[in-house]
Amino acid sequence: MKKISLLGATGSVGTQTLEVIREHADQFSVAALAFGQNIDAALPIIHEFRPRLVSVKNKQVADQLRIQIDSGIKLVYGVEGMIEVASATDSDMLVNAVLGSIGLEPTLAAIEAGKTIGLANKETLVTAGHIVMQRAKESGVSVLPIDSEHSAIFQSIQGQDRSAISKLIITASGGSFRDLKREDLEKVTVNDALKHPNWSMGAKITIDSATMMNKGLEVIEAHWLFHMPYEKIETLIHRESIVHSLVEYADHSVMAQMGLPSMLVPIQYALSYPSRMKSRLTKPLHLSEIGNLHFQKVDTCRYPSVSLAYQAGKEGGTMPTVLNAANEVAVHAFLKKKIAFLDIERYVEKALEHHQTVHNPDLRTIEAVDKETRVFVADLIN
Ligand SMILES: NC(=O)C1=CN([C@@H]2O[C@H](COP(=O)(O)OP(=O)(O)OC[C@H]3O[C@@H](n4cnc5c(N)ncnc54)[C@H](OP(=O)(O)O)[C@@H]3O)[C@@H](O)[C@H]2O)C=CC1
Ligand SMILES: CC(=O)[C@@H](O)[C@H](O)COP(=O)(O)O
Ligand SMILES: [Mn+2]
Repeated sequence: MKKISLLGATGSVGTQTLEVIREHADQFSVAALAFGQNIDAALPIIHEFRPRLVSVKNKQVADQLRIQIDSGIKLVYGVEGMIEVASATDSDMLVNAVLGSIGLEPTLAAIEAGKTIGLANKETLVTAGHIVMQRAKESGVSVLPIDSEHSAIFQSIQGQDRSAISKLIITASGGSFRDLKREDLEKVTVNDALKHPNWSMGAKITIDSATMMNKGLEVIEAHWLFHMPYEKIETLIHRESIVHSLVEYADHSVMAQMGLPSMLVPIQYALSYPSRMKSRLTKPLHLSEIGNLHFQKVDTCRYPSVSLAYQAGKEGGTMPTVLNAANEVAVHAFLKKKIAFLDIERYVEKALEHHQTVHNPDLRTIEAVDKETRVFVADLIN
């Protein structure tokens, strides 16, 4: 029985992780879980999966939840609470599906505690990839990708000569506005932005997908996960989201992983790795029904977020931290209808221009820069 600690249990990836655990209840259980404030969604989860430990966003949510759950369940809160969940003594693996760079410290705690990491929370690697991967290496801990593109790359390098990889090609749907011209983006609404053509996901990543900052974040995520220089990471628009990413080798052979768009596949693969398990929850891919697959170069004038992410990633140091923090604040403001869609990348660009890179930053510097950037962008917005 593999015992899981799950961060972000009430979210899109979190609930799908629970679906996989439910389907394979003879193999997986939930030792501990964390969520933010959605008590209505959390209560049935807690009753069904009976974790020993639960963490919530803050004391107020903890006080509300306390009277509604079994008194035998330990209840904690805040980042400290997530750290306790991530490093719970009775769990074997952390699935990190919380939203944002708040997932960094719990990830580091889980690494220190020797837990295998299943990582959906890409912001953690964007903000401090050098620290996470170095500590994982030192502790002999595996960081298994859950993000679909990175799972595809991971699956495409199994059993291969990794020194012969010449290129990673990360596919992108193009997001909600892929059929609009740039000038049409001035007046798009939050509701329109939330209509992803292929995936049903949380609000923040759906907006990231529309700006294609999601692809930018994924380039940086791939850089750290696969130790690949930015010059060898490409992005490619693929409307159907069937080819989840590709790896080109020195002999020009290209390996890809395909499947109907469902996060259940990469989640299950991370949980069962290195084995593969049957899935009754997902459907087989019939290419004859799909008919055609389309691929198209990414136009970085149309999607400047991709260029901003490459620039920040290549600059390194604290620059990706700024990229991520500025983006988190700007996307939140867009979702709250305080700024327009195109303002998201404007604010990110301003934050990057304003920042003086600190090279090889330690954790404290990362956290300070993350905070400063959030204040900087919030001040611009207000
Ligand atoms: N959704 C997807 O298909 C994919 C997502 N990812 C990545 O996975 C991560 C999660 O995405 P997604 O599932 O879409 O996000 P959701 O918004 O659906 O879920 C976020 C989860 O994080 C919890 N949370 C938010 N803030 C806090 C906090 N301060 N303390 C504790 N918990 C908190 C939420 O709790 P609550 O709602 O209860 O407040 C919720 O459980 C992101 O990094 C995303 O980029 C990667 C690939 C695909
Ligand atoms: C499912 C997943 O991994 C998302 O990151 C998804 O890839 C978003 O789609 P885009 O390709 O539109 O960014
Ligand atoms: Mn992805």
